[in-house]
Amino acid sequence: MPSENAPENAIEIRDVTKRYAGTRKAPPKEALRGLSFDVPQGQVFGLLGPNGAGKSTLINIMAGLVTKTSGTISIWGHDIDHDHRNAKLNIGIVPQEIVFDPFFTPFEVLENQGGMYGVAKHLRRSEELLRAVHLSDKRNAYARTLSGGMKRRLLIAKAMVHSPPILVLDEPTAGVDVELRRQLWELVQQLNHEGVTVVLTTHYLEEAEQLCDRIAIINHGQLIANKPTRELVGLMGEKVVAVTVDRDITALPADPRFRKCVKAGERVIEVTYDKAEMTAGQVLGLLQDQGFTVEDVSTREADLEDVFVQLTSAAA
Ligand SMILES: Nc1ncnc2c1ncn2[C@@H]1O[C@H](COP(=O)(O)OP(=O)(O)OP(=O)(O)O)[C@@H](O)[C@H]1O
Repeated sequence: MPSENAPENAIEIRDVTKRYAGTRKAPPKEALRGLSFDVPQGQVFGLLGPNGAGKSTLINIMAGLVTKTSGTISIWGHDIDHDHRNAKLNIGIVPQEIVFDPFFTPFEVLENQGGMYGVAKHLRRSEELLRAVHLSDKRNAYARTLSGGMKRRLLIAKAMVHSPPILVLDEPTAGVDVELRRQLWELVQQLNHEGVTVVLTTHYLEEAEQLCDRIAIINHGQLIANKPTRELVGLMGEKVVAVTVDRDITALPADPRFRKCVKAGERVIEVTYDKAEMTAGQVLGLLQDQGFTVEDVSTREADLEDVFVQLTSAAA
């Protein structure tokens, strides 16, 4: 857990590039193109981006599984190249893929990992960690008999055996049902309340919006946003109005002030507009002027998904 002399930034990433060498079948790939950002200490930090944006590459570099081409990364004040040991001791990484020896029990998995990190037997926290991830009753079950969700929780415990102040989770809730996702969120929040800085990648924007204090968005190996979540969501001051009309839609209404106008159902038109430029009433007025009879209306603030789509499509 974090000590009194915690650095201001848990992680500092500077000008990091990664070029995967080409093969006979595939050309070389610039997976990261000069990435720089900080992960402030004590936060839950979301790393988002479309498939192939470079998130796993970055995490794998931090985990020591992939070698970066250039740039520097400092973990809890320790450069991963020059002070590899201390950098490694200060981070716990939960990989995307579930890999365990199927014949070890959860207790043994944690004990073995503790041994690998040189944690003295009397300082090991295996029982405490099993309790924290609600797996005490599976203490002696073979890992292969655990459900997918239990395995994910065990992976989190495994990443915490050496009590690192930073926990990185690569897609922790991919393919996990809603109930279990909530449980994992609670676990992440609990660890964060205990002082652990959490970095997570996710495809669930709702998850990022709920959990993360700050969000960085990567696209094509470059940073395209890095802001407090609330600021990011409110970034464009956009609002969305969904209008149900009285007949099937053959042509969409148009106005230069509409940020976006799409067909969201047989008879539903969704218009995104900037609150500073117009009101929902004006949107409805314009629709009526263009021959649509409005039957029902609902409005919502733009959410992270709208922001994400806008940013990543603008940078495409
Ligand atoms: N070992 C590799 N060799 C060559 N190219 C790779 C390798 N690993 C990843 N890439 C490429 O680098 C780019 C970034 O991949 P990466 O897995 O980091 O993306 P990601 O953001 O984690 O995506 P996802 O959300 O799908 O996991 C992709 O174009 C990918 O095809």
